[in-house]
Amino acid sequence: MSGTSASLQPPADAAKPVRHPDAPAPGELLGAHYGQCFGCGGEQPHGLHLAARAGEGVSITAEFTVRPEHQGAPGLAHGGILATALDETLGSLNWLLRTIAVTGRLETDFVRPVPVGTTLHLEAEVTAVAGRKIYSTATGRVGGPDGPVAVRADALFIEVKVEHFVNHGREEEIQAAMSDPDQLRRARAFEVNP
Ligand SMILES: CCCCCCCC/C=C\CCCCCCCC(=O)SCCNC(=O)CCNC(=O)[C@H](O)C(C)(C)COP(=O)(O)OP(=O)(O)OC[C@H]1O[C@@H](n2cnc3c(N)ncnc32)[C@H](O)[C@@H]1OP(=O)(O)O
Repeated sequence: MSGTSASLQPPADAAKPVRHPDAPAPGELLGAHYGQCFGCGGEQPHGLHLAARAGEGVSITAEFTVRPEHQGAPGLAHGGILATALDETLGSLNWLLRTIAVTGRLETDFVRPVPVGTTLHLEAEVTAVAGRKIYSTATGRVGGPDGPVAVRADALFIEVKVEHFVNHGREEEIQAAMSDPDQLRRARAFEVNP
């Protein structure tokens, strides 16, 4: 079962997603959107260090290797960690649309257990856009990019302005992010070129 809730079904007048002309080329690594991000940040020691690459159209591939600190049951990945990997991969898609968006809804199927040491091969694509609502879907496979599906998810992301982070984030991290030239450039780019 996947994508069962009505709010994950795009409305009849939803549009096909449009890849932004300045989106990274297929095969290009996206890099982290924030160094301290638990999903993708390189400066986050406990994080997933998920590495995402642009695919064709509005699609992404990503890899994440389960480490001992990601366990739930002995020797197995925690389900919340696997949901995080899916969430991060799905969130990366919005970079190809040049849209800032946050997860509104994430529906996850856990199909088979994922042992520590396993590399999860993720792929995700945007399926439809309706106003601020971005509909997307993802799978995570084990044993290789064509291996069996271990997890999958359907999601609804909601477009937000950069003020979402400025208004809601804790002051010290916002200040630090704003004084990081690369982060600021990115935030500015979003504001002038939405
Ligand atoms: C200077 C600083 C620099 C900063 C630079 C930043 C760049 C960063 C770049 C990229 C960051 C991405 C980070 C990736 C991390 C991975 C992704 C995550 O984990 S994100 C974290 C988890 N998610 C949240 O924390 C959302 C918390 N929720 C909210 O803030 C609000 O609820 C929000 C924004 C989602 C919606 O609130 P509303 O007031 O704006 O809009 P309303 O009217 O409620 O919803 C709009 C439409 O969406 C539907 N909707 C909203 N939530 C829904 C839901 N949960 N299920 C179904 N539909 C929902 C509504 O029914 C409505 O639909 P109708 O237009 O009426 O058709």
